[in-house]
Amino acid sequence: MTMPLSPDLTDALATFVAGRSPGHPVLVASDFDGVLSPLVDDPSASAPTPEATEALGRLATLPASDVRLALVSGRDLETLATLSRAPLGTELVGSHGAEQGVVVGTAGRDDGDEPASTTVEGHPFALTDDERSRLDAVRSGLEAIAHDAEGAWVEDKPSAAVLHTRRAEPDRAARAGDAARALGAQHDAHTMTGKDVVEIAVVDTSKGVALVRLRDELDAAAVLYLGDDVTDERAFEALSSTDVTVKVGPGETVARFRVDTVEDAAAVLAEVARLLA
Ligand SMILES: O=P(O)(O)OC[C@H]1O[C@H](O[C@H]2O[C@H](CO)[C@@H](O)[C@H](O)[C@H]2O)[C@H](O)[C@@H](O)[C@@H]1O
Repeated sequence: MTMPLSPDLTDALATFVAGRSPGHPVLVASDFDGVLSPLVDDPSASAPTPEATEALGRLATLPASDVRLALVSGRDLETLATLSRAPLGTELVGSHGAEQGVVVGTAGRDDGDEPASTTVEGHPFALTDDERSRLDAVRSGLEAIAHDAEGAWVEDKPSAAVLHTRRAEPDRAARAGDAARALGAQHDAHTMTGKDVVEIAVVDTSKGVALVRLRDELDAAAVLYLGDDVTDERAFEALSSTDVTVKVGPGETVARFRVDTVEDAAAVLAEVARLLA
């Protein structure tokens, strides 16, 4: 069920939108899993809610001089583009900031028989030989850990490997998570703990670094960012008090505002689209 937005958040969104000026659009940015898309056991089955898709679509039709749209995710860029079905012109930040691109083409969206396809123009991304060999070692180590924890499995990304424990029994999941974090330290890698995941990356980045970079590239007047996970705290921390930060769901946060559900998150995006129309 969608709850009405709090008066404080509604006021903050109105102030946010009013802050745009010629050459300085507002930047509306969101996390994907747990914000636009409900969390599910199988990450390949994630999909944005119809309300989120509708709100993103409306934002994307507004003049780029007023608003720019971005998804900032731990997903790798290609998977983010495919699953999010982000509209044309959306800036995509993948792998927690290691990858970046923009949606330059969409096809097959209105034809039920055709798979949807999204074309992304991205900045080139490549690992060094040292990073590649450390990633191979991390991946093998995580595979061994997952093998000993029934229900756990490993997701591959261009710059990281991720141990998923959502389907493992809680004690086993906790032990596997501890072993994964120890593995990350052993390989001098960057370990991030998220919702039933431990991600070990060989590239040092964060959603905060990526979001500030994007804000500067776009000369944005202010940023709205919605996130649900521990890794989103880096984005909330990197923004300023004039930006609007929204935590989705429970858990400690430094965000200025909180909403409860993915439906409420879509309502925030819809309200921004309404204010800008
Ligand atoms: O930054 P995000 O867009 O929130 O991506 C974070 C991670 O999302 C995926 O894992 C999470 O969602 C899965 C599907 O709902 C769920 O099964 C898993 O437990 C969640 O942690 C994705 O698989 C990771 O690679 C992303 O880093």
